[in-house]
Amino acid sequence: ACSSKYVLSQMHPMWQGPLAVPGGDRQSPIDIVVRKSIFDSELKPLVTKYDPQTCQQIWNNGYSFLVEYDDTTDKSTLQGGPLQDKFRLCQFHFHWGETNSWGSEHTLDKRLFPAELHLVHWNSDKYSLFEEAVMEDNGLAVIGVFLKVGKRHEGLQKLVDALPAIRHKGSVVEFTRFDPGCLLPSNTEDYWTYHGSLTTPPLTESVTWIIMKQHIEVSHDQLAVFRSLLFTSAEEDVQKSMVNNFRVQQPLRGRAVRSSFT
Ligand SMILES: NS(=O)(=O)c1cc(F)cc(F)c1
Ligand SMILES: [Zn+2]
Repeated sequence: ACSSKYVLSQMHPMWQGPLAVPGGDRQSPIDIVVRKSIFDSELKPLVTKYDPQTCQQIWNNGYSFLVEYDDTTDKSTLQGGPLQDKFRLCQFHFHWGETNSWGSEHTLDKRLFPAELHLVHWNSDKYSLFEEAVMEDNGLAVIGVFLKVGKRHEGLQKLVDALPAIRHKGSVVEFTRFDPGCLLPSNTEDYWTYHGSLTTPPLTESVTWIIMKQHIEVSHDQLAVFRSLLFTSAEEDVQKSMVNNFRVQQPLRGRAVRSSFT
């Protein structure tokens, strides 16, 4: 699995404060000003090849819940799009709010969505481990998908049903045969892309972000189960609901946001 310890040790809901990032001029998330994005005809459609058999576990890391994949082979990969290399899927997770009015990390013309899915991949052409790739400027590729509240997402339900078993920080359960492709929108040709960072500590500037133009829909009840998770472990006496686990938008610092569509 992709260094979940790495993610666990770095994430904490209270860190949103003044954490100084040395020379942070490509931080994430950002507001995507749609009319300022630049169409690039060289941008290709995404090519995802996900093998559900590589799905291993789902766990609560105290900031979100992660579905982790076996990334010891190139069985679940992302290529194409803005990418020159092949990237291996290591995990996906979400960010969400306490209400449906906010929760996403990226915004479109300042518009907030109730939640955002992140599918995290690392460059397996250049590196042999996630931990190495996360330190390099073209090490990671993260697909971001906005969630809207509407009809129930049938594919998501298997994941929602597993959440009560991982209510507390640190809990893990086996989770197999889940195809993350079912969480992608039908249109994966239209996206924005820019160079940014992890949105949680260590905030390393190693991510090629690919933000899908088309959102997916989940039901109000499905999202409510996300909010039933806890930031806190079973031992702690004050239980805190896992909500608002998103970072605030960061300065663009002159970066270009390219679009694959006009
Ligand atoms: N939220 S994010 O996708 O930028 C992300 C991915 C990751 F693999 C580790 C992190 F700490 C944060
Ligand atoms: Zn994320």
